[in-house]
Amino acid sequence: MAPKKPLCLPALLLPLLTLLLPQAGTRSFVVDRENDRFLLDGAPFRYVSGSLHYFRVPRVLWADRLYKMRMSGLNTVQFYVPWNYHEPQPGVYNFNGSRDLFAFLNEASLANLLVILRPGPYICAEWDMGGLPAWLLQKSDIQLRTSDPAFLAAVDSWFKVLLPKLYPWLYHNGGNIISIQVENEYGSYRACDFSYMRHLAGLFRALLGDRILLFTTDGPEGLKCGSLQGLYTTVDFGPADNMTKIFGLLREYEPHGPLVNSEYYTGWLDYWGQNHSTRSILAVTKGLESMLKLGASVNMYMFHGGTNFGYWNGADEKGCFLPITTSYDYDAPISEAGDPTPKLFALRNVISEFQEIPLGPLPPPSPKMTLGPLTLQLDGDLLAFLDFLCPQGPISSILPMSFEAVKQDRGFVLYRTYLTYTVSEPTQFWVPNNGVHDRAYVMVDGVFQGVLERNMKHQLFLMGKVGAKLDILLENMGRLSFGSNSSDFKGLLEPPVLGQTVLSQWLMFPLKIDKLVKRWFPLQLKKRSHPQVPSGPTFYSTKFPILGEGGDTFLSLPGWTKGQVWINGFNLGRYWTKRGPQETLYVPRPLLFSRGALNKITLLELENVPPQPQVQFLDRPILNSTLHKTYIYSLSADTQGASEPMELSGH
Ligand SMILES: CCCC/N=C1\SC[C@@H]2[C@H](O)[C@H](O)[C@@H](O)CN12
Repeated sequence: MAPKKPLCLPALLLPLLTLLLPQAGTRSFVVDRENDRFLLDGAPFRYVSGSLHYFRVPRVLWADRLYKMRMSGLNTVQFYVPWNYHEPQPGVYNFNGSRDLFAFLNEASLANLLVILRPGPYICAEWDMGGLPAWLLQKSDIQLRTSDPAFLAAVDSWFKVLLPKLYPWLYHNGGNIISIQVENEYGSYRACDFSYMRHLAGLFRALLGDRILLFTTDGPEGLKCGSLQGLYTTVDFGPADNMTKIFGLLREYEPHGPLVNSEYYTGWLDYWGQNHSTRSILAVTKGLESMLKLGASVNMYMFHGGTNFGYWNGADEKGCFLPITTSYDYDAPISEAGDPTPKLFALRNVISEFQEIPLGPLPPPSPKMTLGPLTLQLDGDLLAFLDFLCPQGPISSILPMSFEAVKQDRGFVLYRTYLTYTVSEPTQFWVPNNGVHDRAYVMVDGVFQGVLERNMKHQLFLMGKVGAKLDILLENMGRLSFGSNSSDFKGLLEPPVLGQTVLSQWLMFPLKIDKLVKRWFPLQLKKRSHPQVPSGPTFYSTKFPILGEGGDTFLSLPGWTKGQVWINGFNLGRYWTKRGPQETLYVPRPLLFSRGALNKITLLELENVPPQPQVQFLDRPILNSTLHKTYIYSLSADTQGASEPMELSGH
């Protein structure tokens, strides 16, 4: 869908207006180095921009969010393009539905917003593997984000599909894209491979032409390796950073031209097991005002954060492995549910001191709905549905194979072996070299034994008779998205050890859970082999009507431990009530059927089910619950068996 032609006007007016309106040929967005500013169609221009990630918002809500950004006084929207969201397998491309990037560009145009595009190839963004496709790791020695020919070949192939599609959307071609970022904070990556950055710059120029403004973004410590001749240098920093010092550093790379903060942090990300992050309104507004007074162009990261639906969250690693939460609310000016916050109005007031903002009110918060409690029925153990979950049958190997080796990008793989001798006493069971990536739910003959967790929980004690089935459900909790100097392989990366025995002869079952849930889960129950309260990976579900119009709502799972939720077949994301700080999951109203039609909620509880298997829907989010320290294990103490809670450090 190419950009819209100018509005249809009465024939008599058109000749006159065409003299006034810049046509594609005269449209331009350039750096005016003499006056340290941008020029848009020859006139001085400063962008006040906000980040919104289309891949974190249901398509039906894109227009609503973009409209609110425009009404907040922004003139530009900035967003990434996650490579792994659009090329699920090598050479297979998806730009449909919620992946229709061009529909999003059009919505931005309709909202009268210019666009700053950041196609990577790496984007960070707390997104799975920083946007790089997991299938790159099928070449296990690939050197990501370098001039490794294997990596560059995949990058070239992807960009030769994507960039020509973007060409008509460039501002000077009649579209709304005013600038494009090359890579992302490359200076923070250990490789510092200038051949790689030069390759990218050459590819972007070859496919986008020489008029589009190409730029880089780095933190102050990354400018040396992240900037490149021919790419406009910009920085990122938050309200607590020293703006004068950082812009001073930037001037060493861009002595002339507008000052640009490409990521001014309005809030911050959350990790499971770490306290909820916030940034104060006063600090954020003061910092914005200072930058606008300097004439800087600013992009606020995030202006609307949205949600890591499905398995799309990324992760960080600093001693502990830190998966990002399902909510990407980011304490942003527009909340995860799309509501204007006090921070938005405060920022809007600052912007109005410097430039025109659209007249009229911001839309009010969306209607919210409460519902429940709803009691869920037991559908059965995950193991009971193995034939449906892995219809092609298992892959057999002497040693366990990684997710990448069995071509399962995200979600779950079941690993199965059989005891070749009787273990009559509780015996240490562990995986060498921290080889559980990332969480393992261990069962013996279908009976849940407990959990092993990367960097956190390294051993269990098991017993079992000869021939007993040892099942390990392995959960990929999201691939490292920042600071990872190595490839984040997933699965059982080493053969487990029971006592002194290295366990071999493994069956791997890549599980297609989403396909099964979408097909409305076969509800026939398999008789449980163990009468006790269900524990271990178990499916629950129920159906429920919404009598009125309904509204946005927030799913609360009191007493549940950890798992995955689907509503009407849509993968709402991960819950981890027992770890926090997020206790509710945002449920957008458009996911729900109303006026009495039946909705269906399906849970996969991975650990322990509450005595009352109930959930409820609240009219407000809970993202800052007290962390359940007893549930968090320390790395050092655990290898000796005991485990004390520890404070987690993060970004
Ligand atoms: C001091 C940590 C710097 C790491 N950079 C971060 S953390 C939040 C944001 C997003 O990940 C964003 O995608 C990065 O470019 C910059 N950034």
